[in-house]
Amino acid sequence: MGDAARIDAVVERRGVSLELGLRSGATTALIGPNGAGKSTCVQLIGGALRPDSGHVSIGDRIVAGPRTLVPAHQRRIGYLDQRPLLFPHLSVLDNVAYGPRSRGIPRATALERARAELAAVGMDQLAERRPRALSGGQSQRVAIARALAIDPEIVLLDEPFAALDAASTPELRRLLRERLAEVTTLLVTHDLLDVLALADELVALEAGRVVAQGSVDDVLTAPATAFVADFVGVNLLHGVAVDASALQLDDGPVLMGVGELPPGEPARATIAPDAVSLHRAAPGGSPRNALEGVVVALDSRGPVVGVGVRLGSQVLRADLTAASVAELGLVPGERVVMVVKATQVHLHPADGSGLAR
Ligand SMILES: Nc1ncnc2c1ncn2[C@@H]1O[C@H](COP(=O)(O)OP(=O)(O)OP(=O)(O)O)[C@@H](O)[C@H]1O
Repeated sequence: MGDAARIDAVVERRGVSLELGLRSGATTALIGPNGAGKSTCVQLIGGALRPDSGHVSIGDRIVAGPRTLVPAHQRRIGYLDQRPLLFPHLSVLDNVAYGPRSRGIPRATALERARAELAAVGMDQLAERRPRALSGGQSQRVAIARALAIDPEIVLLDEPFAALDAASTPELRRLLRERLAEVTTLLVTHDLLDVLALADELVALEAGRVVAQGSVDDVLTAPATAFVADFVGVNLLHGVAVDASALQLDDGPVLMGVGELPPGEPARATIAPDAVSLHRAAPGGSPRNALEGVVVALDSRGPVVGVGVRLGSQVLRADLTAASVAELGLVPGERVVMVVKATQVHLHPADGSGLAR
């Protein structure tokens, strides 16, 4: 199926210029560093912002352009953000029935629909409660019911779990996955687990531009930028292919890996930080990559220490135990030999699938 919504728009004062589509019936996750333009996308689709040039369309209707702005209440958009704003003076049931009611649906039908949506999120027993008598997780369930009760064309999820305690998140993720299965959804998140659990498509933004878009698998297995690689938690190194399975790193050594690279073309390697070991001297005789580098940073994350090693102009992260860092006496400025098996180095052509168009 085609796109249920598209943004081809420039918002000059925000330095944002976006071209992206939301595939019909799919969930598209939007990731990017702070200020990349994620909220701007949500606002363009939601009806809170007009582009300076280009347009935003939902279905075959243009809803925003330099001289057009279909207001939010005339778009069928379900919205879920960190803290659901429920009407405090209305019962849970009336909160959910409010959307269909304000779209002209008769009261009895709207209430019936609201009851069905509440049952689907396990909240039918609490339908008569006031919002202040709900936990954060229960309020989010009501917000899901409310978003879906209007038969939305698009659902916008803006970091829906960010304000919840970790214990309620997996159950809500499961519920959202079930309830959003056929619904066109845009999900803004900073969490890889949200992407893996909920999204079909992934769009990465940086500095107001789309830097990668495609299926979740394509974008995550061939990260186009350091931000995307860091989001996945793997190292991303750039270079030029020497042959099908060897990459000359920019200003650095040659890395052997697994892949089908076109020789002479720009390419990149991804390496999981825990696939890398560090040594004082090259271990002899094994068919491994043994590359000299310099320790530039140490960063402890619980029992694991992330060691940044500079190879030429790029920095690679190796995850070591605190004990091995101590044993090796690693400090910034130290020369080390970084070892990684070729089978743990994944090589991707720079113009491969999942990259920026
Ligand atoms: N109301 C506003 N007026 C002017 N500029 C804004 C406004 N909101 C955001 N911007 C700017 O627009 C750019 C995109 O911001 P946006 O809020 O869309 O990013 P984001 O990816 O959602 O960031 P975050 O993860 O921090 O929420 C940034 O440069 C930001 O400073």
